[in-house]
Amino acid sequence: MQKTSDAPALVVEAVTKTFSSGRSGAVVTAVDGLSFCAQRGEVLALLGPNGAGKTTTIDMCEGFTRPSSGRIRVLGLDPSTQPEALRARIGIMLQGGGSYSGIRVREMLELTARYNVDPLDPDWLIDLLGLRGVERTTYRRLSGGQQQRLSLALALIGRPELVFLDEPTAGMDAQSRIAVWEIIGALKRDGVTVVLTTHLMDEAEALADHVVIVDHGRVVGQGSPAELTAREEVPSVSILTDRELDLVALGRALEGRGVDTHKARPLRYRVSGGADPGIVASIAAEAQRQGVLLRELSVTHRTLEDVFLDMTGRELRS
Ligand SMILES: Nc1ncnc2c1ncn2[C@@H]1O[C@H](COP(=O)(O)OP(=O)(O)OP(=O)(O)O)[C@@H](O)[C@H]1O
Repeated sequence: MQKTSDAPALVVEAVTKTFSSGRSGAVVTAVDGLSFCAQRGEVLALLGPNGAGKTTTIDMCEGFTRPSSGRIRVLGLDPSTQPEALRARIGIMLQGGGSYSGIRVREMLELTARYNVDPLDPDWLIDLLGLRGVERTTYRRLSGGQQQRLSLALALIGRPELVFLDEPTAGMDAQSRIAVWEIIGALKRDGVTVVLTTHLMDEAEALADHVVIVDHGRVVGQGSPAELTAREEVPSVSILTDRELDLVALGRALEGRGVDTHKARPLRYRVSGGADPGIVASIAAEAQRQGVLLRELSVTHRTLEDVFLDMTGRELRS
């Protein structure tokens, strides 16, 4: 028999969730046969474009929404039928903050501590999350980033075995982001399982042991960041410039070499289909001709963002 501790911390198996939407009653399939696992003590990042089904999936794992079909187990428990037993063992960082608007930071932490058997010290959390200067401030007067940090403190106060973090650093300044990344690293070292959603590819690349890319409610790719970014058959060149590059002219300069040029995002371009010294020299020469400085040039190093855009497309989602 398998020991409980060897079982994955989170199992999502063939899960589907449909909503009937608006007055027309049209059926929206938010999650469409999703399957993935998070092992104990690992950081799992759920990535996907807007509307891909990430929040719906997390809501079902937390027991706030029931799946239409399929099976979810969190720490061996069914979130739909055992939500109280589960919530005693997990931490939830809610996107909206999860606090009463008139309550002060310290009061909210002390109140939450009282609901836990062996809570962390609110004072320690106030320092850890840089909330000392606002401990007497009411929730509604906090900045968005401070609300996020309080929300993370509330998720951690009960010493959870697993934490769900829905876009944990959304709206945070660079200092707060680094602090949160360090906290996530410390949780992992303590053996806590972390399941997070994010739109920040560098966040997923820096933190996650396992990445699950979701689109239209389905898994379109998964693996470690290293596995996902290593899967490239044809070499390519990625460049970062100090100003806009004329891509049509670059395309002309590379004509006959069997490569495609495209803009990955502002000032970041990609020449795919081949990479040899001649192609690199032509790119540099064309940039020089246009008076454009190449700030970075790398060969065949796909980032998680490249993988994500290849798997989910470049069109804007409604
Ligand atoms: N309660 C609901 N009623 C109807 N449709 C819903 C409901 N909740 C979510 N949806 C729809 O399900 C789909 C998935 O939404 P979800 O919020 O899970 O996506 P997401 O990946 O978290 O997106 P984002 O990155 O924008 O937060 C969307 O089309 C959304 O409009």
